[in-house]
Amino acid sequence: MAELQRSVHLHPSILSADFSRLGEEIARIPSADAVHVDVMDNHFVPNLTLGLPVVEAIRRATSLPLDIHLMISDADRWAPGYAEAGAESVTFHAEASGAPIRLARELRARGAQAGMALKPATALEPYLDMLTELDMLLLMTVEPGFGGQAFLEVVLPKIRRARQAADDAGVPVAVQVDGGISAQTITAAAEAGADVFVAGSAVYGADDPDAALIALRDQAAAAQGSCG
Ligand SMILES: O=C(CO)[C@H](O)[C@H](O)COP(=O)(O)O
Ligand SMILES: [Fe+2]
Repeated sequence: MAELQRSVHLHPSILSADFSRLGEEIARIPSADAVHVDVMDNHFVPNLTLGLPVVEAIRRATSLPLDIHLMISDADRWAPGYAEAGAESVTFHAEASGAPIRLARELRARGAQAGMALKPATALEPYLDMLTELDMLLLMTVEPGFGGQAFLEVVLPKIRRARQAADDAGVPVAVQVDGGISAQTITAAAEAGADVFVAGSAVYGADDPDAALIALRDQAAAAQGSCG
């Protein structure tokens, strides 16, 4: 099958931004394709960040699309509220949903793109027959919970299998990677077939976050072009 022409999207994670001035921090990344917001509940993951009221405030503070990554238990109960808050995409963890197909349909019905995330050790294959229900599949490249961790190369074959399965089935699902994405790792992730890249410390740790995200996106696009 001919290689599909794909675009590259770079979503900076505000997990590495200064939470005391989030509006200003988001204003430093005007070239971002979306703002990645990590919601953690200190239950699904051993860390606590922010919830719906802060997402609603971020929605008012920027016109950039919001990409919500829910690392929370009982996603079936809580995820729809983030779609109602005006997020462009809401991604729940498969490990935290009792009814992922129903939840994905509910997110779409509420006007958001439906995303589903898998931890590094969660198998892809049981979920391949629901790719048509998803706008985005997030393959975690670190254990969820913290920024600044090292990229797990062991996830690369899963990225390849996801991209292959989506292309073979003709399903236009985006494959997002999140965790440890940097100038050292983004080429491998792009060559494996990822097309949406989350980067926290590699963007907000730079002197010029907007220049950093543009450079990462260019690097991913070059890698994608070279393996087409
Ligand atoms: O979901 C996440 C952690 O669970 C974050 O989005 C991710 O870690 C981004 O940070 P970095 O690019 O520094 O790894
Ligand atoms: Fe994330």
